[in-house]
Amino acid sequence: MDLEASLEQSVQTRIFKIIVIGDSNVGKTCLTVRFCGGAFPASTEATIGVDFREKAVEIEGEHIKVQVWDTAGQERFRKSMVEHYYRNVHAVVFVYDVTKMASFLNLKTWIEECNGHAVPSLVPKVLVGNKCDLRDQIQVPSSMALKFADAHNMLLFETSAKDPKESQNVESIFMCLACRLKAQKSLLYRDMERQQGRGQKTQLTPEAGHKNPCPC
Ligand SMILES: Nc1nc2c(ncn2[C@@H]2O[C@H](COP(=O)(O)OP(=O)(O)OP(=O)(O)O)[C@@H](O)[C@H]2O)c(=O)[nH]1
Ligand SMILES: [Mg+2]
Repeated sequence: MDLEASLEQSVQTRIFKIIVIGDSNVGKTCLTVRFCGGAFPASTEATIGVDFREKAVEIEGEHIKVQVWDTAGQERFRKSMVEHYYRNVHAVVFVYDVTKMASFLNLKTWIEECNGHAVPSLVPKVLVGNKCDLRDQIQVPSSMALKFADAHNMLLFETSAKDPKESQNVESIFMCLACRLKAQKSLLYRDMERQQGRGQKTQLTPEAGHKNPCPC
């Protein structure tokens, strides 16, 4: 690619900010690491503030940067950051643990927090039930989750960050949102320089022409 084409591409690369929200320990970090090309982490520590991860994807010939904000579930590690999470957010992923009913019941609180930050209704939101590999420990039936998702106008994904066979499904969560966002013409093109959270921890993954696994 010549310099002009490369500059043109970097100026016109749209960045989609997607935040991942939910109780501590539901697997937000593991899901985002999985999406951004990593293996399931052997061990994780509670996220403090936010960790940024990015993945370059191609949708219908357009290069897009999906910037995932892996937020902290523990109140003491998130309270100073909450305003930043919701500022100019493009999409929200609410995560619960299918083996912990409390994490599902708490979704109400997370949705209230999101609404309290004036996130426009146009901003797409999805629900993710994680840890489906723990089949004999499931506390949240799919039917209950589906009803909740329908009531809140969200798509439901039940998946596992751990099970490698589910990695395509994890990818679908974010690609589905990216496809929807791409279709929303109202989003402005953003120069990479202007991206939020500049200078903070970012895990970059190699550029790749990812096939679009969006099930929408
Ligand atoms: N069995 C199973 N365990 C998982 C899965 N995803 C995450 N875990 C485990 O759940 C624990 C918490 O995972 P994290 O990704 O750190 O949770 P988190 O939501 O980021 O937690 P905070 O950063 O505190 O908000 C870890 O021990 C993970 O190994 C999964 O899909 N299946
Ligand atoms: Mg975490």
